Amino acid sequence: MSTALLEVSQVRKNYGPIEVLRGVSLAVEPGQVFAIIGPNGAGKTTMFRVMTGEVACNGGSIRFKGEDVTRLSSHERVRRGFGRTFQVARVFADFDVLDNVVVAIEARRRHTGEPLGAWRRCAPSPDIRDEAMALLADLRLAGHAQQGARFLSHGDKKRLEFAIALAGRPAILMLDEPTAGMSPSDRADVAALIARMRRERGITVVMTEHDMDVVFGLADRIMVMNYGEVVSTGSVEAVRADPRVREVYLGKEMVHA
Ligand SMILES: Nc1ncnc2c1ncn2[C@@H]1O[C@H](COP(=O)(O)OP(=O)(O)OP(=O)(O)O)[C@@H](O)[C@H]1O
Repeated sequence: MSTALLEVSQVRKNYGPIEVLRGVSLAVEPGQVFAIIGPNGAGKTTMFRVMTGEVACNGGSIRFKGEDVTRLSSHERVRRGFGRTFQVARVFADFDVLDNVVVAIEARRRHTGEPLGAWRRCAPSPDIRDEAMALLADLRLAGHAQQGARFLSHGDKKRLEFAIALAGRPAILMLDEPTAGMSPSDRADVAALIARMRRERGITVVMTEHDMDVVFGLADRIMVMNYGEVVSTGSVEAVRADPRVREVYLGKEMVHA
């Protein structure tokens, strides 16, 4: 019996005649940070979207907490414990920061049957507000609670997206290039945040990421893809030492990393 939280077996995906995923398998254990890397066009994003349920695969299976979720929509996977962030942070730009998190907490409570409490004079119940403020404080956003989300900096928007995802109390957090388009200091900040979430909340993370410093600093396990296939899966050390990986990245930064 597998102990994996997420188990993907022999996933295939075609776009017309083009085989983008050619039988990709992986297993993510609870508490792990699992990174998917590979050159442009390797199939990372497609693989990621197949796991989150945004793209239907043509073959293979996906099991989450022992249940077959292959045919479930992304919405149904969220209900079962998937959390997600996007390459470009998705927040409710017209809401203030606090309300972004309040809405996410309410959505979770509605699904789980937890009490919602009554809104009082256009304000959420104190209970939900407290939970939202605690999350914002944890993500160093408490000072921005009343600010419109559209006015946040790039790094703070990413933090808010994390807060929204965490409000759902996910069993697994799927991060699509969490440091994409960020300055080096924002990147280091997000990497530190992921490390802390994992340490303090024991959260399981699957991420695609181009920044090798981020990947090598965070991942317990790395899967390297090329042309829709798995080239290598293992620890940071094992993957870095694998000559097949070096070949894939020949002339790229990993050779010198
Ligand atoms: N909707 C689509 N229709 C047709 N082809 C697609 C589609 N999405 C992706 N592809 C192709 O599938 C292949 C894998 O793309 P994918 O975006 O998964 O790679 P990637 O490893 O995430 O690349 P990058 O690092 O550049 O984001 C590419 O050749 C891409 O052109």
